[in-house]
Amino acid sequence: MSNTPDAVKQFKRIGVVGAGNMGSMMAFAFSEIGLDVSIWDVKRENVDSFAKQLQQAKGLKGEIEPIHDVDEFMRSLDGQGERKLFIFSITHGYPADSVLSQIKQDLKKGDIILDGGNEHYRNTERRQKECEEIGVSWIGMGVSGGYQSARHGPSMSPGGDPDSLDGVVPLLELYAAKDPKTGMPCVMNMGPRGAGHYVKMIHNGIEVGMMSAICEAWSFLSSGLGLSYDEIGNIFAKWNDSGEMRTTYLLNLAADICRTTKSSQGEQKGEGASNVDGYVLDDILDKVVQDDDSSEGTPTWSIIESASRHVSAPTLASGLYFRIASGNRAERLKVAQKIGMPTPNSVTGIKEREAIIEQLRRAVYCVFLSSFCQGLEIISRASIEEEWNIDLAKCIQIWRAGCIIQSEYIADMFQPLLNKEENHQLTNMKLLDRVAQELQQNYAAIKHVVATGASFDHYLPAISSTLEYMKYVGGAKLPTQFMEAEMDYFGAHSYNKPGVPGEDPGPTAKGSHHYEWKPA
Ligand SMILES: NC(=O)C1=CN([C@@H]2O[C@H](COP(=O)(O)OP(=O)(O)OC[C@H]3O[C@@H](n4cnc5c(N)ncnc54)[C@H](OP(=O)(O)O)[C@@H]3O)[C@@H](O)[C@H]2O)C=CC1
Ligand SMILES: O=C(CO)[C@H](O)[C@H](O)COP(=O)(O)O
Repeated sequence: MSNTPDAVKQFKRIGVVGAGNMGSMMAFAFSEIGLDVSIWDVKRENVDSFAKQLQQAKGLKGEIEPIHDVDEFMRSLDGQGERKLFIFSITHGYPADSVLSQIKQDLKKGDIILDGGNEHYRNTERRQKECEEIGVSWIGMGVSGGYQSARHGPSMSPGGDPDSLDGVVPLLELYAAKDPKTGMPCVMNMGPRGAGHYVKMIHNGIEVGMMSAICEAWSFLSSGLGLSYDEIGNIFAKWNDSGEMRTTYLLNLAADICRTTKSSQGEQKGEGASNVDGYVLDDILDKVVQDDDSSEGTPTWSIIESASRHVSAPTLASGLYFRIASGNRAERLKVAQKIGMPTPNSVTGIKEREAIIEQLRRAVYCVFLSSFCQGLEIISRASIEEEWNIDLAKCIQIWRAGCIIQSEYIADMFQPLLNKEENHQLTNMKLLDRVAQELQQNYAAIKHVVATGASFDHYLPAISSTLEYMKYVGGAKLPTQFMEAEMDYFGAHSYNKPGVPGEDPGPTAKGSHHYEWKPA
């Protein structure tokens, strides 16, 4: 026990609620850092399946006790550390309320609940208030990196009561992924109330923009340029090796996906078993249903937030709407019969294939960079309005390892800039010279990709909306002048005038002029 870190000694045992993909892996990881673990799940089968995995587990330090009964679970945590510590890893929404109501009578002043699910920040704030009344601290904590990181060290964004966070962050630091450059743990106090879950929600919004660009690039390379999956895997690996997209977790994964072939046995559970050569990717249908079945809410909430905080986030929105359209395949196929849209064609007339691949690389980078700009801007606006005081440089720091959107070059660019005092409340990332330069330098490439892709009927939702975004967020004279005129015509909404001091550019406020276009 003498080598046991104080952070572990203080809590001794953790109660994991939820033995699903994430909760199970967390249980093993917490045991590995020396905590005893009680794990309970509402569903008996989940506990049994975890107990089977436990039999095979190696390298554990703390004892792990899978428990079926919630009262027994609560008793197992009594009289252990100075205060009881829980981590919830369950579906967002009602489940956490339901579990809280089942355990509430056994909670004591000082106990801490880390909600590691992808929860809406307003639900988190509501539970924080409810728990405060009994002296219990509810910490809304984003956990990122999927089940592999949950096992070996995720990126975490906890937010809530600062004293409780001071108590628990040292323990989370032992668990968190470590930044390979500095060794710093990818977990930090994000701020009070719902700040932690807010940061995770936006992380997932950025994730969707980035994933959309990668799947659009894959399709362009495959059906547009006729490259094999192995060749595409090599291209993604090369993009991930150096340059603006170096060490991007999602590209690393993309390369792996392109190279994964079926085998006679398949993987451990037999998935991907086939006696005919082929790629696992070809076994996967084009439906992304997380939004339709509400099993995940974070990307949808990100877009709702972008609109209500007045941040233009078309890259994130396009990625989300793309996958929403994909989800209801049955309906989509019916529409396909009626609308008869062309499918992506082979791109012809290209003189140099390498050149278009390089332009595609730059276009994908524009999407990644724009996704980060949009996401950081939403966080920044919310932080100011909610008085969370979120440090954007800390967001970048915790996204350096363990999480899905990790991207070394982008982090290296943003972090020092966001660390500067003058940028602490920056709400527009394109005002950073370096960011503006990078977008500007890659404009010709993304424009070419969109023009070429559109001529050959390729799917480019995130890439094309990013091109438009780049054009209009820095446009000195937008056609919205006409929109403003129409609004004044039908609604007497009034307008500002060009060249008039105090109006041009003036504040973001309604003008005083109205033209009586057509008297009523
Ligand atoms: N998978 C991932 O990559 C990541 C997931 N997350 C988040 O972590 C959480 C867990 O995800 P994951 O492990 O993947 O999901 P799983 O579906 O594997 O696990 C969800 C767990 O929640 C339980 N649950 C559902 N309804 C209730 C209820 N009413 N009362 C109590 N428990 C309930 C489920 O039980 P049952 O089987 O009965 O439904 C299950 O044990 C989610 O909030 C998810 O958004 C966060 C980061 C990454
Ligand atoms: O949180 C995650 C990663 O960061 C989870 O993988 C989550 O399931 C992703 O789903 P969605 O894109 O619907 O949020």
